[in-house]
Amino acid sequence: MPAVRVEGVSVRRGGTRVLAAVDFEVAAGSVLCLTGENGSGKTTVLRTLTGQVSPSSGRVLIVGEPVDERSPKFRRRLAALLGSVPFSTTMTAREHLTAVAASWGASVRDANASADEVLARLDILDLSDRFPHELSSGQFQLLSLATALARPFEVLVLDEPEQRLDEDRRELLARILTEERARGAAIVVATHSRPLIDELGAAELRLARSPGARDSGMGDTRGPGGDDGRAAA
Ligand SMILES: Nc1ncnc2c1ncn2[C@@H]1O[C@H](COP(=O)(O)OP(=O)(O)OP(=O)(O)O)[C@@H](O)[C@H]1O
Repeated sequence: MPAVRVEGVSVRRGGTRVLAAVDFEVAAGSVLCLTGENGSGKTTVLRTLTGQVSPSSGRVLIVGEPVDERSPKFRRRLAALLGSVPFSTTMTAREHLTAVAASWGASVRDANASADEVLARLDILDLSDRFPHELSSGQFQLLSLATALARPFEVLVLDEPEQRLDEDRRELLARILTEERARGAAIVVATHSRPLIDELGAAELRLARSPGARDSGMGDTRGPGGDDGRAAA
């Protein structure tokens, strides 16, 4: 059973089709990169995985079960970095990550250790005691990524995780995602970064912008194996 299965998923918003039907699967221990021009629907696809957007047609299965963002079982399986993280201005970087780990059941001691581990992994341990507003934009992005990595998941969903990162940090991100893939995670990444895709050696599904008028078929969506809009990773 694939960790992520997307079957004929299309989305309409405000009477307009913003995503043409798309199909793909992501197995445990693999990465799929969604690419395509601005507005082609990458974030929309990711939101159907998290439950923030309901498909107008088709269905999404996460580890064989429908998306249910209210279900603790579903939420434990899927971590996402989609949009901005609502950080507190009165909690440090370490305190945020400790709170995330504790909210998933870690003891205070384990949550503290987990926070330091993820800070070190992202090479921002020296920033542990900073408030979020005391970080540079790239450092803030690393802390945002840390909130997703500090909690359990089988499926990791990331929207343009490379944004604001310099080349060294992007390579670090690729190494971390490669480690998570080796651990067995299924990872879906929307990205504009060709270097990141290459560093991950990931399968790619390129979405084509979907004028609302086109209501059938796969449009110009291409998978790594061809032009039929299907992909597997
Ligand atoms: N809340 C909304 N209401 C109506 N249309 C929306 C809404 N959110 C997004 N869209 C439209 O859906 C389409 C796909 O947007 P989406 O954010 O998924 O694209 P994207 O591929 O992630 O783009 P980018 O590369 O710019 O991040 C766009 O045409 C966008 O204008």
